[in-house]
Amino acid sequence: MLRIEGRSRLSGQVQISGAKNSALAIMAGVVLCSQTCRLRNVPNLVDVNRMGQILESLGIQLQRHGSTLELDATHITQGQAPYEVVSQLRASFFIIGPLLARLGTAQVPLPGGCAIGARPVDLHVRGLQAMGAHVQIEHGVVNAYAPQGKLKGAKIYLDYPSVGATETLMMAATLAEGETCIENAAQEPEVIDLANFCRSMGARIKGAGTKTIWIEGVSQLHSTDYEVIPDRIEAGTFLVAAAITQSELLLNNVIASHLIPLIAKLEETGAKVIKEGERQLRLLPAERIVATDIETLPYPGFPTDMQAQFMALLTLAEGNSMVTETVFENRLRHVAELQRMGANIRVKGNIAIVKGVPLLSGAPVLATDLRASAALVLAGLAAEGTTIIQDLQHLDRGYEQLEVKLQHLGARLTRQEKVS
Ligand SMILES: CC(=O)N[C@H]1[C@@H](OP(=O)(O)OP(=O)(O)OC[C@H]2O[C@@H](n3ccc(=O)[nH]c3=O)[C@H](O)[C@@H]2O)O[C@H](CO)[C@@H](O)[C@@H]1O
Ligand SMILES: C=C(OP(=O)(O)O)C(=O)O
Repeated sequence: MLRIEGRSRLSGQVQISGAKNSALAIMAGVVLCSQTCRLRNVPNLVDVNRMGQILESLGIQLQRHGSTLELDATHITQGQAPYEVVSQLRASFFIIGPLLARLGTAQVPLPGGCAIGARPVDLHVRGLQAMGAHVQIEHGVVNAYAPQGKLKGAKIYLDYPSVGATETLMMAATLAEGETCIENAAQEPEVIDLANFCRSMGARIKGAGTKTIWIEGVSQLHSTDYEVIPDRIEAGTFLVAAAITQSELLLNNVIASHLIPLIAKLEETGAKVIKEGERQLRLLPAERIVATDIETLPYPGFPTDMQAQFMALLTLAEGNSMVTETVFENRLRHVAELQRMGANIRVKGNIAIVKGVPLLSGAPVLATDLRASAALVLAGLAAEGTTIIQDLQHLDRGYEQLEVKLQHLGARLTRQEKVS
């Protein structure tokens, strides 16, 4: 559990790690390469380690030196991913695309990840079927094979710009026969990062970062040395940590253009976000936090992965804010925990109305998912008294040394073994 003594100001600077969601997709992409890959700026996270275990189970050799991963995918010995690990993270499913493209066969259990909605994989499956794959879901496992061992380029329209489906299909198409066009593709920076990684191995991809992505299949991809982009959600979490504790903070290793919706909304609450050096952002806090509305949307809209943290900030704003979650159908579970801390929030469907209060009070709370955990940490930093957060396994999936980074900034928080 995490014990937080609230109401301390933060100060100084913090280094943002590599992006979890980029690193995980790119690790899946390593399956496409029949040589070795070096990945830099890979965060040391439970999810990344789990993805590493999946790759190792397929025969890929993996070594970590600090934030660099060396992966040798010359020999893939099997196309079957282990249930025990796949069931724990969403991104593990994305290997179905590269496995099918490389081996012509894949058996991947239905994935896990944060419990924030039903999270089906129908868009991934339909796209692979459009590329000629035969797919059957039996006993919780997606079995897919490509006749004659090769996927075929296709025109694919996604009903929703799913990040994972765009990534799965883009990877699959890099080694398919002919051209693939993905319409209504996700435009997230992590999709662009994955495309850049694939291009660095010789893939032919155009349009990543727009709604239409073209991929011309090649017969083989080669070795690469690639640096993962900084984590925009970790950066956003630290910006909100500064805003909620009314502290000035400098963030290093951030790409400001990936944070446009968040910065705009932070400025509506009265904070100032200033671009300093290359890849640096400084937050100057508001004297009083002003209420504002947010609605989560696919990129470049406000990120669903920042909704919980931003809601924590709005609990202390002057006035009423409306938070609308449109991406996932069950991503407001942090509301009940914030209420324990004195927040005044009413929920109707996918909308939360937050009536700002002058002060939160520390309380024992339960972290229900990754970003909900981060929101509770932020609320605990601002609250009066002690907050105790249970169930840290979610936090460790997605934040590299969050409490150590916060301690360096002056926060008073410690991790403790659970006392039974
Ligand atoms: C590992 C990773 O990168 N995770 C991110 C990724 O998740 P993930 O790739 O799972 O998110 P998607 O963009 O696919 O999901 C968005 C919506 O589409 C629905 N959907 C998705 C696929 C599908 O086949 N059918 C379907 O209906 C989902 O249930 C959800 O309601 O993007 C999300 C949206 O930005 C982020 O919150 C996650 O942090
Ligand atoms: C929802 C998230 O992760 P995952 O898709 O891995 O569950 C997240 O990073 O906020």
